[in-house]
Amino acid sequence: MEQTRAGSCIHNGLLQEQVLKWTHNEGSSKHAFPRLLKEDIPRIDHRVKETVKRQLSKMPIQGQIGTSPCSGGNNGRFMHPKSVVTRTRCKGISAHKCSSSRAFPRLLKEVIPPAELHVQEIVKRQSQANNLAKQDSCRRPECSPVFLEEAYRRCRNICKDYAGTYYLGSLLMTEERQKAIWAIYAWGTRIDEMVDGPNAVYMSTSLLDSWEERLQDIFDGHPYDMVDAALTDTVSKFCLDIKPFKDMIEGMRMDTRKCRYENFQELYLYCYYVAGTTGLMTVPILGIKPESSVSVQSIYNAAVYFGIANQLTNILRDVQEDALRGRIYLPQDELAQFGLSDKDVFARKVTDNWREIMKEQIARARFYYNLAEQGISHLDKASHWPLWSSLLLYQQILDSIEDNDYDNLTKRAYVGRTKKFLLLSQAYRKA
Ligand SMILES: CC(C)=CCC/C(C)=C/CC/C(C)=C/CC/C(C)=C/COP(=O)(O)OP(=O)(O)O
Repeated sequence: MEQTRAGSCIHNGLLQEQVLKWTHNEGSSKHAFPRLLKEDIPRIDHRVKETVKRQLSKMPIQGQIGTSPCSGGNNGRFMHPKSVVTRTRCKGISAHKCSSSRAFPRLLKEVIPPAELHVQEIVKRQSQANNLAKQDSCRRPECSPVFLEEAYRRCRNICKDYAGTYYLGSLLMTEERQKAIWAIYAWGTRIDEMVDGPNAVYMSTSLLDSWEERLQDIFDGHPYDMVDAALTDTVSKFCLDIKPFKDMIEGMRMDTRKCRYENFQELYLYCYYVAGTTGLMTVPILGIKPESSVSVQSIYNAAVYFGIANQLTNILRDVQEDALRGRIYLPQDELAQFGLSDKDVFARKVTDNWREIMKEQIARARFYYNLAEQGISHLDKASHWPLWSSLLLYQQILDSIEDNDYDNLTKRAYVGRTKKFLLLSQAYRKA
């Protein structure tokens, strides 16, 4: 099987009758869930489900195999996406399901963002759409190879400049996959820079609306500039669905509206929007192992958890930097439970209470990394090393905060070069 045939990988995975009994209820004690969450964690399963369904419905049905990688070979042994989705419904890893059976952390009290119905409606609409028409949308636009090469080179540079760790992971991937990863990253970063960068004051909802229109153009095969062109090529090559991209823009909207998060429910949704979506975009690129015995939904869930864990980590690493921009991502109710407030964050004083809340936050991020880990082995073999590497590198940031005695108010957690290389070889052994 060709590694680029992400779609066929997914379908092959689904051909397996067995269904996942993913083990997050049996996680090692090292990763037992921290004290913070009491009852439940927010549900975004419906969002992930929608993406999986949409993604699958873009794949060809039997006898309609085209020439693009996304509609790849497999000797015509595709199943109809609809039947696939039905059979795999609700199987697999889901963090909120494990809440009752684990010692869930203390902090989380409320339940579920109310977006479920909205998303369910989209799922319904999508499942009614015509598969042939969707196959058309996977056709690759004509584009000169030289132009595309330059477009991807620009994306690579953006990724290298803005996301060192992510870039390092991408270097371990096959060429086609790394290019796709760079294109997605470059697209997201350009928008993120408008929200977070030096020109953030000029950011407005209407500007984000116009980027959303431009996103549609990218998916329709009408890129506006080179970075867009790379993404157009990527979405057609890997048959990516637009929904997670739109959700990411929604996350940016949220960032322009909000600079405080009342509770973990709110923060979780934000993390899904700005980082979990990257996981959803990336699974078709990484490819699912043909012999995977778990549901596709579970694998997408794990990918979302990876993004969430990464975002929680970045929030802990960047507390001070964010505070300087007037932003505090730590849930307000959790700060209060530890006798802390915004004032303490701005005062940059590392107290025992601060250390205690940091321990809980770190434990929570590790919990999500642990969930993400369980998805890696179900991806195409060539994606294991890059993913283990990113996972270990990101987790090392948490270790580094601990090594700094939880001082992320005056110090920035950092992973040195030597450590990075050691982690790459550790990741290689795990892969
Ligand atoms: C586990 C399974 C099944 C799939 C994984 C699917 C993937 C690759 C998900 C990626 C999720 C993720 C880590 C999203 C965040 C991406 C990102 C660009 C983060 C920022 O990059 P850093 O390298 O942390 O940047 P810094 O330079 O700020 O450190």
